[in-house]
Formats: sequence, structure tokens, C-alpha cells
Amino acid sequence: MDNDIEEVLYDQASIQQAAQRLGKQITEDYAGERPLFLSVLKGAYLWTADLIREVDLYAELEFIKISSYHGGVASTDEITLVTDIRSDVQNRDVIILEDIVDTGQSLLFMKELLAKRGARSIKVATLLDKKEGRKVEVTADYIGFDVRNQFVVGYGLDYKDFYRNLPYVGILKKEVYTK
Ligand SMILES: O=P(O)(O)OC[C@H]1O[C@H](OP(=O)(O)OP(=O)(O)O)[C@H](O)[C@@H]1O
Ligand code: HPA
Repeated sequence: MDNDIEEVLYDQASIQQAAQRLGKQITEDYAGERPLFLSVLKGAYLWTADLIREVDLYAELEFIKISSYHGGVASTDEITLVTDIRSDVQNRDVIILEDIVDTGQSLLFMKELLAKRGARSIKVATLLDKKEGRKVEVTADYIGFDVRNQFVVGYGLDYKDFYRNLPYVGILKKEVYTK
């Protein structure tokens, strides 16, 4: 798998540091509150595990699964809710956990869904923010790293459902997805 990677951008140690930085920030910002962390599967599973352990709050964790990509590098405008949560988000302070915000369409979908269900506040903690990729206007509140407009994989992020288990985030070689 390593041979398919052009460049390693963030190794496990830097991701750990980002989780510590954001976890501390969230702990301060939500002092005395009981936020609901909503992790967006599949991509956010590793980042969720890292970040949540750096948060010193009575926090709940839920997982939701949506799908925006059809296994390739190009995005689609269609987002589908694959697996919903059971808990009630009404009047809750929700923190969405994402691995990456790219076009912003997945995040917008999530924010609209939570707003419709009556969440009291909605914030977003993402490992990666690819601002140049935006097709819709949406912002993240807690950002691990800003990435350039390149296709990245690893640490939860996939290409055709592979590479999620790489212990770092890296740029996928172009020839891998153009061949
Ligand atoms: O900002 P966007 O362009 O919408 O892209 C970001 C979303 O795309 C990826 O999920 P994907 O739908 O590929 O599912 P996955 O998490 O199961 O890989 C990623 O995990 C984000 O949720
Ligand atoms: O760069 C990316 N890599 C993997 N999945 C993604 N989903 C949106 N952007 C990306």
C-alpha cells in the first residue's frame, strides 16, 4: 500500500497532537455541558477514537453513516443517509466528527438534518479541511489540518474503500486512480 502513496502528509504523531489540541479546546468550550459527539462513518472512525479520548467531559457518542461518493475520487451531489442514529438530538449540543470536509455537501446535509431535528447547537470537528474543494458554503469549527486540493487517503480516508487502515494521511499517486 505504501507504494501507492506519493507523499505522507500527516503521520500518527502529528494527528495525535492535533487531537490533543482540539480535545483541549473542546473541553474548555463545553465546560459544564454534556455534548453529543456524532461521528460520520466510515471515514471518521479513527479520528473519533483519537479525539474523544482527549475530551474531558461527560460526552455521548453516536455514529451515523451517510454516503456521498461512489467509490472514486469524484464527488456526487447526491447524499444518502445509510444508517441513522437512535438518540434524540432535540435541544442537544452536537459536535459532528468528520475525517474531511471537501465539497462540503456531506457536512451541509448533516447540519440541515440536525437543525431540522431541533439540535440546540451544531459544531464540527474535522481532521482535514480541504477548503479549495468547496461547492457549498459550510465551515468547520475545529480543524486538525488544512489540506490542498489533492486526493488524500489513509487514517480512515479511502479510495474505493481501501487505504483506510494506513496509519497516516497521504496523497494517493495519480496513476493509482487514473489507470
Ligand atoms: O465534503 P464532501 O465532498 O461531501 O466529502 C466529505 C465526505 O466524504 C467522505 O465520506 P464518503 O461519503 O466517501 O463515505 P465514507 O466516510 O464511508 O468513506 C468523508 O468521510 C466525508 O464524510
Ligand atoms: O480527498 C479525499 N480522500 C478521500 N475521501 C474523500 N472524500 C472527500 N474528499 C476526499
